[in-house]
Amino acid sequence: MAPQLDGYFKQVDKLSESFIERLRKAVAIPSVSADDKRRPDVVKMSEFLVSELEALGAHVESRPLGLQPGKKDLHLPPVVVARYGDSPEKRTLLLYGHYDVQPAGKSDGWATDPFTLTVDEKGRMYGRGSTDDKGPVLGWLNAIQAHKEAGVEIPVNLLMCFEGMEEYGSEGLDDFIEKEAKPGGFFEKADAVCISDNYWLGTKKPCLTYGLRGCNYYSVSISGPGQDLHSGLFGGSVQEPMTDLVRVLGTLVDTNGKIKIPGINEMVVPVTEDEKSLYADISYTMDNLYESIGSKTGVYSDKENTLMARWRYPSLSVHGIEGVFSDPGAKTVIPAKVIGKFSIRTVPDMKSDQVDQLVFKYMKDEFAKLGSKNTISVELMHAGNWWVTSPKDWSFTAAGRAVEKVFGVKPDLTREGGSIPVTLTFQKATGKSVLLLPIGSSTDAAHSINEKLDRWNYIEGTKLLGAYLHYLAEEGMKA
Ligand SMILES: NCC(=O)N[C@@H](Cc1c[nH]cn1)C(=O)O
Ligand SMILES: [Zn+2]
Ligand SMILES: [Zn+2]
Repeated sequence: MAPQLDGYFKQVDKLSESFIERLRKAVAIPSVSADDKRRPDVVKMSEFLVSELEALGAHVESRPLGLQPGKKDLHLPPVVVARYGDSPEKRTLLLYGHYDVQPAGKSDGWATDPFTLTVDEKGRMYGRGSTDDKGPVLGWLNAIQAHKEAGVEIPVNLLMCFEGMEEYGSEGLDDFIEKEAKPGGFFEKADAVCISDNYWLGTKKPCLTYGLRGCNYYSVSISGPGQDLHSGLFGGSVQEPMTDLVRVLGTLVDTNGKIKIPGINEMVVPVTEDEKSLYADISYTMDNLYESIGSKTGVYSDKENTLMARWRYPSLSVHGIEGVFSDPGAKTVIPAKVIGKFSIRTVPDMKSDQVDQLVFKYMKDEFAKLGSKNTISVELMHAGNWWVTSPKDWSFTAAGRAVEKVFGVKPDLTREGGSIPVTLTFQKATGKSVLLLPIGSSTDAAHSINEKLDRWNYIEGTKLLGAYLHYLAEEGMKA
């Protein structure tokens, strides 16, 4: 295998500038799934993927998902499915990724335009979606192209599933996957599933990931006056929705991240001695955390508690408030209606529906304690399940060998605090191994301002994804 891989690696290096151009074109399409007005751009991004895949010789289909639930006349973006190779002699790998991105604006504090890929002298490639998840998705396309141009055969068949609503809870995708995994469906022949959509623990050592937290995302709306009011004319004489909202939001979680909603922490499986021992071997230091977050404001001072807080305990984050004054300057307004947004990252053995019921009851009880005449309504906006698997099967073995080949180290085995809602769906629907194989680093700032992917990660990551296909074929013969 080594000579073949060497040819492939050389071709990746040769094509590296064109791979960066491909990422530049993708980042320039502001495919923000959470913003209804950007939906045409999300669709445009799907079309970009279709044309890139067709140019590589893949069979590609753009599958509609229908209308978005709860929205009037707004269509969900299509799922791009593709097939590359269909040999009955080969194993088949199903790849999943997403082509939508989180919202971003220069006014949020970006140093550069978020939708213009900007590469600095250290090879840091800034742009929304560069690491989450356009870079990794294009990494798979790059791997196909480099194989083709190096004249190296890909030893597995590839199926692809690229969606455009992941950052909004993968609306509509569960049913699609379940249908396509059945006999006669597009994913029927999948022998394993691989997702590249998370991050290494640090900046140099790759990891293989075997667990994710889930995410239940809520909105809490408080309304009172019929319209926004002058605070000089009416302040003191009306009960203010914003005051009520910050008070209820303030009861959800304490400064050290302890969730105050009764019943939530009780659902979490206790840590076993076996599990505790896993953390010792993981290459991670508190400096890795400080580098990623850009400060020393962590809750814990040791790596074990820090990693457990990120991976195996739930967390509650307050994200924002809709309907409020948020510009610079001073505006003396009393907002008439405000909508707070918060989410809970869920872990084994939390049951999503039970979490919802506890949240709804708690918010209503806390609001009742205020004695306010305003009205409250709490809703679940979207939910995705947690997922944990065993990191010991043939696909993990293949990926571990690929990491050793490309990077010369054994990968860390990690869990991840973020969520990829369809991971569990793929596992249940196909009944096959699901592996998370990230290429981005802990400093990439996904979802944040100045998101980036390092050129080194993108190019070496493309080598890793391609090498994994070869070891997968080898391990598949033994499995
Ligand atoms: N790279 C994965 C990722 O960023 N996932 C999002 C998905 C999401 C959005 N709302 C709920 N889940 C995440 O925030 O973890
Ligand atoms: Zn992602
Ligand atoms: Zn994301």
